[in-house]
Amino acid sequence: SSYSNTLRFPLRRRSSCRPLAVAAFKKLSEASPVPIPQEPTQPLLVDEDALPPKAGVYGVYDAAGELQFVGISRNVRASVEGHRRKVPANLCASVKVAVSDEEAPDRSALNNAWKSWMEEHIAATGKAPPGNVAGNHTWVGAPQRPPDLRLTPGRHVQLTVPLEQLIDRLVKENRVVAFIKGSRSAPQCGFSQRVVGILEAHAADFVTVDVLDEEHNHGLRETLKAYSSWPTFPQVFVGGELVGGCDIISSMAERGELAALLIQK
Ligand SMILES: N[C@@H](CCC(=O)N[C@@H](CS)C(=O)NCC(=O)O)C(=O)O
Ligand code: FES
Repeated sequence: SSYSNTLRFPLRRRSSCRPLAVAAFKKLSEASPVPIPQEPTQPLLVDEDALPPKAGVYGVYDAAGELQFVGISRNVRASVEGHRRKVPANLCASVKVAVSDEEAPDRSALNNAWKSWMEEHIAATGKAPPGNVAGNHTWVGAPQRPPDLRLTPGRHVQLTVPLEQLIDRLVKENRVVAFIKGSRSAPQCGFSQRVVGILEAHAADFVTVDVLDEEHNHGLRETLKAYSSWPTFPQVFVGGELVGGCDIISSMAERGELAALLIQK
């Protein structure tokens, strides 16, 4: 559907042979709102019947009664407690919940409940709750990015193997490696920034190595050029092989070839 790209939880296509999980959850419109006490440092004075420590789907409403976020959780009560501590109090005024009758519903039952609440809300208002839109980190923290890899612990450590061998190991042990100028979170050059952006947009599992980090990757900038026979950065390796730099990665992304390459095992 057209809105799936903008949501934090992509709506997955169900394979036609698997039966629909039986909906054991109330609809959004059938659940009644439970007020959330506004003082986040105080204990949550809502009884467990209204807000159970059970698996389910929940929707948090702001003080104006607008649905802000729909989430699923193994413990709805604990999740609401967490939001109440982290999110501004006016965004967290009441909550609707639907828990499962089952002790431990499977993930797909929870996902289906989430999807049905989202669809119900979108059908009624024409838009997703703001907290469920990609890039909004009010309700769900920013995804944790793996740190930039380093070839050595620092310049004080004498290398016992040649740098080429460290490069070789690194590109063989990590399926997708981008050698860039700067760090993943702060690339120091537009070409590197572009490649990081493209890989992230593909939700690729990749690591980065900063060729400008003279403390931890001393000599990498020149040694890598010889190793790969490629004179510039960024350099993206997949499965131990150089795929290319910014131009190549960009045109592969435009032609849809990059997605295919990245998902291969
Ligand atoms: N056309 C190149 C653009 C990258 C580029 O020109 N990189 C330069 C400037 S960042 C570079 O790495 N020069 C060699 C060096 O700085 O050691 C690509 O597709 O990746
Ligand atoms: S650092 Fe100047 S173009 Fe990349």
